[in-house]
Amino acid sequence: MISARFLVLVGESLPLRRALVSSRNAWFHSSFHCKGQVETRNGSLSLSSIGFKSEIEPKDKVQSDKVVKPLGSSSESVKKKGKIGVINEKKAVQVRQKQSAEFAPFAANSFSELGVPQVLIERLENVGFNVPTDVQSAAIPTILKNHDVIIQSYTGSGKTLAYLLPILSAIGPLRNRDLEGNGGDGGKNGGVEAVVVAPSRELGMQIVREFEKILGMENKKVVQQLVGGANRTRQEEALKKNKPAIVVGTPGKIAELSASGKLRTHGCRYLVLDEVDELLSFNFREDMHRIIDHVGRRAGAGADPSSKRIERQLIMVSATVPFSVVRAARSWGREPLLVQAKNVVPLESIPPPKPVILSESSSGPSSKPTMPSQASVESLPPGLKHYYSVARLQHKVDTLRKCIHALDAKYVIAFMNHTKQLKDVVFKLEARGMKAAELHGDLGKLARSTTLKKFKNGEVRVLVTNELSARGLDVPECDLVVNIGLPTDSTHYAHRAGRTGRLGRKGTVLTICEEPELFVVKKMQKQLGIPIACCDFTDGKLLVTKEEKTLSTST
Ligand SMILES: Nc1ncnc2c1ncn2[C@@H]1O[C@H](COP(=O)(O)OP(=O)(O)OP(=O)(O)O)[C@@H](O)[C@H]1O
Repeated sequence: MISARFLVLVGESLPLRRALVSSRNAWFHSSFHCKGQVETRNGSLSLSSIGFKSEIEPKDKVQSDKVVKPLGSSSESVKKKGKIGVINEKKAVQVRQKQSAEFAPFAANSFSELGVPQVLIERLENVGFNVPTDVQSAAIPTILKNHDVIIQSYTGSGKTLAYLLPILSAIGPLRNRDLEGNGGDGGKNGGVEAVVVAPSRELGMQIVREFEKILGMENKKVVQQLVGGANRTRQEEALKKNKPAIVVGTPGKIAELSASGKLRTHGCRYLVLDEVDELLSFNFREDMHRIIDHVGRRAGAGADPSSKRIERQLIMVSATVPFSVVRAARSWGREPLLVQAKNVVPLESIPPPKPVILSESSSGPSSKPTMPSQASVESLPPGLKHYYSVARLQHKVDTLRKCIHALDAKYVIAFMNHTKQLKDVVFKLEARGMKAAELHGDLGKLARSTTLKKFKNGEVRVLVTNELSARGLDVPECDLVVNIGLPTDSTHYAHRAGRTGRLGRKGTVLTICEEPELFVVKKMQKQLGIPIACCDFTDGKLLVTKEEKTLSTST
C-alpha cells in the first residue's frame, strides 16, 4: 500500500504533486526549505503600545480583531498578499516610529503585573516560580491581548510557561472568568480548546508535565498527551471520557486523531507550535497541513452568516527562528508579532534575508554578505562557555572522559549523529567506571522514559544520545554538553548546546573534532557569533590553548 506521504515524497519531482498539493499547500511547501534568519532589531514595542496597561482596548474591539481577518483559502491570501504587504509595511513604519519614542523594558517583578490571575499565581508560588523571566514578561501580556505571536528566546529561558500561563488564564479550571466568552466550545461539546504540537514524544510529555505542575494533580484530566507509541485505544477512550480542554502531542498523532474524527478541534482557541522550525521540516509536512487547516477553523462558516467563525490564536515558539517561520506566521496568523525577551515587533517589520553575494570581486557596503546564519547568538543562553578539542576518532571517548573529570561534570549529555555508535560509547565509558546510558528513538517508550528518569535523578552520569534529545529536553542540572559527532549546522549546535546553562545557570559545551572537521567548528563559530576556544586536557585540567576572537555573524 502506498501511503499519501510516500506519494507526496515521490511527487516532489512529478506533475502528480500538483494534483496532491493545493495552492495553500504549495505555499506551505515554500516555507519548508527556506533558510535565513529573522532580523531582530527592527524596533520594539512597549507594553502600552501593544495595548497592555495604559492602552487597554475594549473587549469588543479585541473580539472583532479576532474575526476581521479570517484565514481564507491560500489562493485568496496569495492574491491579497501584495496589497496587504504594502499596507502592513506602512503600518510597520508607523509602529516603528512610535516604538522608538516609548520603548520601555519589559522585565516585570511579578506575574500579577502581567495579568496572570491570582489562582495561577498561587500555583506558581507553590512550585517556586515567583518572578517571570524576560521572555515571559514580554509574551504573557501579548498573548493575553489575543495577538498571534512567534516567541523567540534562547534555550532554557522559560518559553513553555510563556504560552502556558496565558492559555491557563483563559481556559480550564484555573481560568480568569473575565476572559470567558472569547469563543470556543469550552470543552462542553467534546471539542478541545488548546492544541499544543511538539516534534517529539519526549518534548510532548515534558510540556504535559509543565501543565500538570501548575494545574495540580486534581486537574490532571484537563490536559491529555497524544503521542505515538502509546496505547492507541486508551488514548482514544480517555479523549472521549475526560473531554480534555488541552491536548499536547506530536503532529502524526494529532493529525491522525483529527482525521478520524476522534479529536474535535474546530472550536479550538489556541494552536501552539512548539519548536516550530522543526515542525516545518519536511518530515512533518503532511500532518502539519492537516493541523493548520483544521485546528480552530470551522467549516462552512462562510456559507452561513449566522454561524460564527471561531479563529484560533496562533503561537509559534522556538529558540531558532529562520525566515521560513516568519513567512509561515504571516500566512497563517493575523498580524502576528515577534516576541523576544526585550522586544515585541510586528512581523511586517522584518525584511526577508538578503541573498548571499558570491562574487569575490564585488565590494562596498551593498555587496556585503548579509544573509544571516540559521541560528545566532540570541539562541544561546548567555552563561555558556564554548570549547573545542581536536582528537582522533578512536580517542574521542577518551577526550570526553577527560573533560568530564577536568570539569567534575555531574550531568553530561553527549551527542552523536548515528544511533549505532551510541552503544559503543556507553560500553567504553562504563568500562572505565563511568555510569552511562543511551537514549534514541529506536528504544521503546518505557526504556526511553526509564533512561531519562535515571539521568535526571543522577543514577546515570552520561546520557549518550542523538538529535532526539537536542530540542526541548529540560534537565536543569545538566552542566556539560559534548558533541562527539559534530552538529550539522549552527541551528543544531544551538539546540544541543542549550541543554546546559538553563535558566541562568552556568554550562560548558565541548565539541570534539578531528583535524579535518575543524573547519565546521570555525564555520559555526562565525555563524553564531561566539568564541569557541581551543582546549586540551592535561593533568586533569582543562587548558585553553588558543583563544578565539572571531565574532563575525556574517556567513
Ligand atoms: N519564572 C520561572 N521561574 C523559575 N523557573 C522557571 C520559570 N519559568 C520557567 N522555569 C523553569 O525553567 C526551565 C526551562 O524552561 P523551558 O523548558 O520552558 O525553557 P525553553 O525556553 O522552552 O527552552 P528550550 O528552548 O530548550 O525548549 C524549566 O525547568 C522551567 O520549569
